[in-house]
Amino acid sequence: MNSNLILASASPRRKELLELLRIPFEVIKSDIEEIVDEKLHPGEVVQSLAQQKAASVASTNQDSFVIGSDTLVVYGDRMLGKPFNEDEAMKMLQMLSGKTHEVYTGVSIIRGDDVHSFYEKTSVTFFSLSNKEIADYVSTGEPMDKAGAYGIQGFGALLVKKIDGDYYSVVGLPVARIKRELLKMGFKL
Ligand SMILES: Cc1cn([C@H]2C[C@H](O)[C@@H](COP(=O)(O)OP(=O)(O)OP(=O)(O)O)O2)c(=O)[nH]c1=O
Repeated sequence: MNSNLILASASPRRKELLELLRIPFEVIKSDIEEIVDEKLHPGEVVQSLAQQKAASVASTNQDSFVIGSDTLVVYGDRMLGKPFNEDEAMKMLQMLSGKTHEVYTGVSIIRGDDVHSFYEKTSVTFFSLSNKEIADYVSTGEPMDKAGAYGIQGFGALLVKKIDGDYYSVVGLPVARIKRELLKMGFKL
């Protein structure tokens, strides 16, 4: 018998990426408050938030495989989540302009007492961006629900010079690695 799969996420992008597995799954939004402890390593932060998201849904779905995920952009010692407003989005993008930053995505898969967590790190280098280019991008509205104030899969594609690592992890779900972790946990694909 194959137990069912649940994605503990409100993100339409994560849903689209998990559909690449070509198996049915349910989406249940987790309702944790995302608090980032800046003293922790970013890998630990995203893994812990992913685990909290998965656990909040797994507690009432003990027989299911529940996937939680969290993405943060890290530049130097700054961890960037979603911008609070357009002004903050501008500032984040000005900071990332012409530089290389890291995107950390943590994943936690929980089934009953079995917990598998990991994170992926991808380096992303931006072209040098003029203030006009940044303002034009922010006016699309795209940055507002995204860590680091950009979406590589959208108009944000035009900001990116190169990446090193898993593209899908930047978008929010390292789906190839997830497939492998599910198999290790005994999920029948
Ligand atoms: C850097 C980057 C982030 N993002 C997104 C992925 C995540 O959805 C979002 C970071 O916020 P998260 O808090 O990781 O996720 P979420 O609030 O969107 O969804 P949920 O917690 O319910 O799973 O930024 C992109 O879509 N493209 C990008 O290039």
